[in-house]
Amino acid sequence: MIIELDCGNSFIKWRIIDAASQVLLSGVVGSTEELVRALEGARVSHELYHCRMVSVRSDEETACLEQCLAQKFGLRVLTARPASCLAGVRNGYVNYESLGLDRWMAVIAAYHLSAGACLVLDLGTAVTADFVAANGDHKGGFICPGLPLLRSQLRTHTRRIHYDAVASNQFMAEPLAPGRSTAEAVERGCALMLKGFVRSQVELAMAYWGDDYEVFLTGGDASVVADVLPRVRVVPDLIFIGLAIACPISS
Ligand SMILES: Nc1ncnc2c1ncn2[C@@H]1O[C@H](COP(=O)(O)OP(=O)(O)OP(=O)(O)O)[C@@H](O)[C@H]1O
Ligand SMILES: CC(C)(CO)[C@@H](O)C(=O)NCCC(=O)O
Ligand SMILES: [K+]
Repeated sequence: MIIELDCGNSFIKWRIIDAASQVLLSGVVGSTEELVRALEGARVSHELYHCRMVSVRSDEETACLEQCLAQKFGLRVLTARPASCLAGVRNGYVNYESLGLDRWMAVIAAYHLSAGACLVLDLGTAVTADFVAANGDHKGGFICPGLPLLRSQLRTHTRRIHYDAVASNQFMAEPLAPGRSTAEAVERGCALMLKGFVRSQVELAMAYWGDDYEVFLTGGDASVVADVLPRVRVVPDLIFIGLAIACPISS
């Protein structure tokens, strides 16, 4: 069995797959301790041999997590590393090491799946857009705050914006109607910002490639913008698909 870890800024997404890449177990945790508990549970029914991980956390935090997995489970963790070129994609950053590894994994996966030009959108703590041309040239991308950051900035920097944490999709029945409470106004306002952001990415992709490209959408808040993206491919495990290409495990 292979353990796969996508260590984002707010959450760690984990899953266990078999040699045929079938997903046996998966989950989302908020801390290393929670991850250890989840894997201790999984170990009861699955033998944990291999582990691969992509992390956007600091080198220290990432090393700490690796050590913890080695100690508790005897795992040697393969970690995704920056590269200037991988699986036919050329990293477009001036300093290729600076490109977030989650973005790099998503771009590798999208190009693998499309074999053509693609726009890759990831809606997590931050929102990112990346552009890959049909020849594999990554042109770079854009980063902006994601829904959790937009909300918390408003809460933190205003005196009177406060409302109970509630399922935000409760406000999305009529997403375009002006909000009639603080919660509605903020939730719909932030969702509209992200919809506007992704629309502008589509405009740019069309300016580059006309209709000859694919849009890939991933991340915890993908559903917030999916309706403004015609012919989008929603791929929740896009980063894991890239991770398997970056860190192959021969069995
Ligand atoms: N099962 C879930 N657990 C946690 N968050 C979820 C879940 N499903 C959807 N979300 C939403 O996903 C968002 C977090 O996105 P995601 O998990 O993709 O990224 P992240 O780990 O926070 O950060 P990063 O972008 O660095 O990967 C939150 O706004 C949250 O509301
Ligand atoms: C932008 C995030 C936070 C998105 O998860 C991550 O990809 C990251 O930390 N990137 C490093 C900066 C960059 O990609 O330019
Ligand atoms: K992510």
